[in-house]
Amino acid sequence: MSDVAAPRVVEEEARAKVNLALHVVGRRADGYHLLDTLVAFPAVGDRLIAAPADGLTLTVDGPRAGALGDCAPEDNLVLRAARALARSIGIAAPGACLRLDKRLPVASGIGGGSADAAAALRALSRLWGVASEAELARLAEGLGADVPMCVASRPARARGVGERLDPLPALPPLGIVLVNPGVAVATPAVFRALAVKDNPPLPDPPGRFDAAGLLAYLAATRNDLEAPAVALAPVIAAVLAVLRTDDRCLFARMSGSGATCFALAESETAAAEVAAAVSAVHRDWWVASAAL
Ligand SMILES: C[C@](O)(CO)[C@H](O)COP(=O)(O)OP(=O)(O)OC[C@H]1O[C@@H](n2ccc(N)nc2=O)[C@H](O)[C@@H]1O
Ligand SMILES: Nc1ncnc2c1ncn2[C@@H]1O[C@H](COP(=O)(O)OP(=O)(O)OP(=O)(O)O)[C@@H](O)[C@H]1O
Repeated sequence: MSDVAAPRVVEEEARAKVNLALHVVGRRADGYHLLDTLVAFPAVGDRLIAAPADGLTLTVDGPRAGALGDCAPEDNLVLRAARALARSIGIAAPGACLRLDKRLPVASGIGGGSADAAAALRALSRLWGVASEAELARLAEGLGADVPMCVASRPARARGVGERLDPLPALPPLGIVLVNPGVAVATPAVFRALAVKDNPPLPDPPGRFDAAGLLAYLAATRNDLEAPAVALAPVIAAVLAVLRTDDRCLFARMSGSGATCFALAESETAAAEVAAAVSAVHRDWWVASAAL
């Protein structure tokens, strides 16, 4: 009997990236904006499944697959990540059958494409054989500003354009609600509409966060992209108003360049209650909740 190992199927979560705070602190020579941001990765996201195969293929399904209509499969960040990894570890004819279960709204400030690319790097380095952590970080950076933080998928403070990562202490056991009103917001347009590009950095986070400490910390921070995004997509103000008038929401803000907004609640259960209440009134909004 041959001792050939059975083909493995690997699965990776591609969690949403939530910018709890986002300060724009300057500009790089190439025009990219320098950021100082606190990111969290609640258990809401896409799923990537990879199986051994001859040749590299991607199918996209799930409730948000249609939103990728104008993005050709070969331009999907999942395949771009796969090809970059194959090149870097010297696989001339890479083989994998990839399936993306697309659940996160597209172009919505929660880094869905970046999370998918990061999940592809993690899944394929399990399937094909390891690339070093440093190599994965280098590949991630080449795929997009948010991809390095999504590879780790852990709370972090990110600086530069996102590549300088410092882990954060564990976040307190709060709940989080994510709400997207169904309007895609283009990141470059929001950065262009930002009036002041050299704002003060984040205050240094404390060595440990309890709930009250995190809320007090966030109250002293901003998302500098919120005002320009609201100017481009006024419905974002309506989302924030819904969240800020719900007594169960302890804090609400927009993530990234929008239009997704988040609110923090006392527990995962309280967050689920808020999510149900928002969905009941705004049936066409995308709403999700999880532990922070
Ligand atoms: C704003 C954030 O969501 C914060 O996490 C991200 O930095 C955005 O990252 P992203 O969507 O992956 O953005 P990319 O696809 O890399 O960039 C889209 C475009 O937005 C602008 N852009 C993006 C990131 C950045 N730090 N400065 C910029 O000026 C650039 O015009 C860039 O060409
Ligand atoms: N797997 C993917 N998922 C989503 N978008 C993808 C993917 N692959 C390529 N794209 C392209 O990337 C663009 C940005 O999508 P994404 O959902 O990552 O934006 P985002 O949520 O605004 O990200 P960020 O928070 O980093 O600004 C889309 O318009 C789409 O054409």
